[in-house]
Amino acid sequence: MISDSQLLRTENFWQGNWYGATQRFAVTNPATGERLAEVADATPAQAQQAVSAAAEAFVSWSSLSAAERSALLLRWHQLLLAHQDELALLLTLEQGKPLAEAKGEIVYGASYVQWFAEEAKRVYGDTIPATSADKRILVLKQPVGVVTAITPWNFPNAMIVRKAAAALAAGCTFVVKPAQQTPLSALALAELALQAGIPAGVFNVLASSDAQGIGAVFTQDPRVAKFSFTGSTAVGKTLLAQCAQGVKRVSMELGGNAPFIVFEDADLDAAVQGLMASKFRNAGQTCVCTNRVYVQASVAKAFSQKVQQAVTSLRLGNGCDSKVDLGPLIDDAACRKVEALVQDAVAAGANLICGGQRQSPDSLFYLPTVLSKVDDRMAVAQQEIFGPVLALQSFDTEDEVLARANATDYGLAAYFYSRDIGRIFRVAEGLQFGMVGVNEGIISNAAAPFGGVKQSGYGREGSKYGLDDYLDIKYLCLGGLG
Ligand SMILES: NC(=O)c1ccc[n+]([C@@H]2O[C@H](COP(=O)([O-])OP(=O)(O)OC[C@H]3O[C@@H](n4cnc5c(N)ncnc54)[C@H](O)[C@@H]3O)[C@@H](O)[C@H]2O)c1
Ligand SMILES: O=C[C@H](O)CS(=O)(=O)O
Repeated sequence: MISDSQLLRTENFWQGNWYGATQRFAVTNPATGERLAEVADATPAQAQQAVSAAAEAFVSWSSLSAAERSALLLRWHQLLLAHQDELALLLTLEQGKPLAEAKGEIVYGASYVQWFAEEAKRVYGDTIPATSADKRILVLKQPVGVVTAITPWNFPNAMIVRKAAAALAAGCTFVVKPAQQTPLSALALAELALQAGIPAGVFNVLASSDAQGIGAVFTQDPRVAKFSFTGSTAVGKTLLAQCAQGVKRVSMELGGNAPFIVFEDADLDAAVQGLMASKFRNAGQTCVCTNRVYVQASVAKAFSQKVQQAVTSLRLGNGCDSKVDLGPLIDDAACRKVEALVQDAVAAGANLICGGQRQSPDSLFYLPTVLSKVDDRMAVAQQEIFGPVLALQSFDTEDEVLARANATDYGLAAYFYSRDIGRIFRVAEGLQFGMVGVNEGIISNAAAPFGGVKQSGYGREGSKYGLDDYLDIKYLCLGGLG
């Protein structure tokens, strides 16, 4: 039972303390509709208090040595792994993904904490040959200061720690508003940060139904140095504009429209396996899910038959059932969006091979769906589906499919399968995306720079580049040394 969980927290956390609110909002299980908890509904005034706590804590936190910050992050990492099962259960109950995926998310999120605990000790500066003998040029890297963040519901643990770990490692302090649908995972992270000994005011969490009000504080409070957002491109644009007023540092991890290209020289079985992983993870609710499938005409029929066989074997149900592959969508609005995209595609001439409706009229379970004879003019090929719908198209030539794959405002992830080394380099270099999977459908990991181009945002999370988003470069010119 969730009420037995030691990590079930329903009050907000800042300055090392838990705070209630005059209002509360309900958190429900998308698989059952069951009310899981009533969470304190943070206000903009409380967001300002949390920013004050972060600003106060920044002085001491940034003064710690990198080794001291690293040790505290590693303790947090250990606690995340020690509580993996409990964290995963909270995550599945509030978000819906199968428990196995939720456990994977906890390990994935914790890997960023471990990664940046190590990177904290590698924030290097420079000495640069001066233009005259009486001068010395030094370059320092210093933490930007207070970081605020807003994160989505689809990875309620990993999207927070992927930011917080880098921010804290750099010496910044951090205040996050999780998605209203999934606050419990975020508040559990705060509990474990507290247990890890991370000082008061360094890591702060405010759950709220007033996203706009909290967002106004996070993007416009003059004490905030940087704002980091993960979510839809539409909301990202709004928040980016709000940050412009104070010329804040910004990272944007936004929407995607990933092409998945299967060339005739591909290993078709490997391509099917990669497509299933990329398309149906989290019931298709990830920013890097395959959104468009392009199969070279000469292998289109064989590939489509293999895909249909794989999709019809998927099991849809409550994520707490270990036999389930796909959980529910997050809410009714998400279901209605997917229904509209499928109906629009069929009306425009696509073939519905399987699925195409909810498991039952009022449920949030949407059947795994395959559409064929899709074309690029359809909304299902132009919009982020964010559901378990696989849209098949065919193509003839490499140049044609590269042009079609790039014909989108998004630029997050892309995938293709080929065993021709010349083609691999031509296509990998020609795809206008931040991340490209070559003969691989799952590409996210802490060692790699995660992020997009075009309207999928900017900044990178993870990798040796991930700290740059939280550091300022300072140039020292030492004169009079002649
Ligand atoms: N690029 C990435 O790393 C990445 C990762 C996960 C999800 N996403 C994207 O996120 C989207 C799905 O998540 P979502 O539905 O939660 O996205 P969303 O943009 O609707 O919401 C994201 C967050 O923004 C908040 N928010 C919404 N409107 C706001 C406003 N006006 N002011 C302040 N905050 C506001 C929400 O409460 C939530 O916490 C998809 O587009 C997906 O591609 C991107
Ligand atoms: O939804 C977006 C996440 O970033 C997906 S991943 O787990 O990082 O690949």
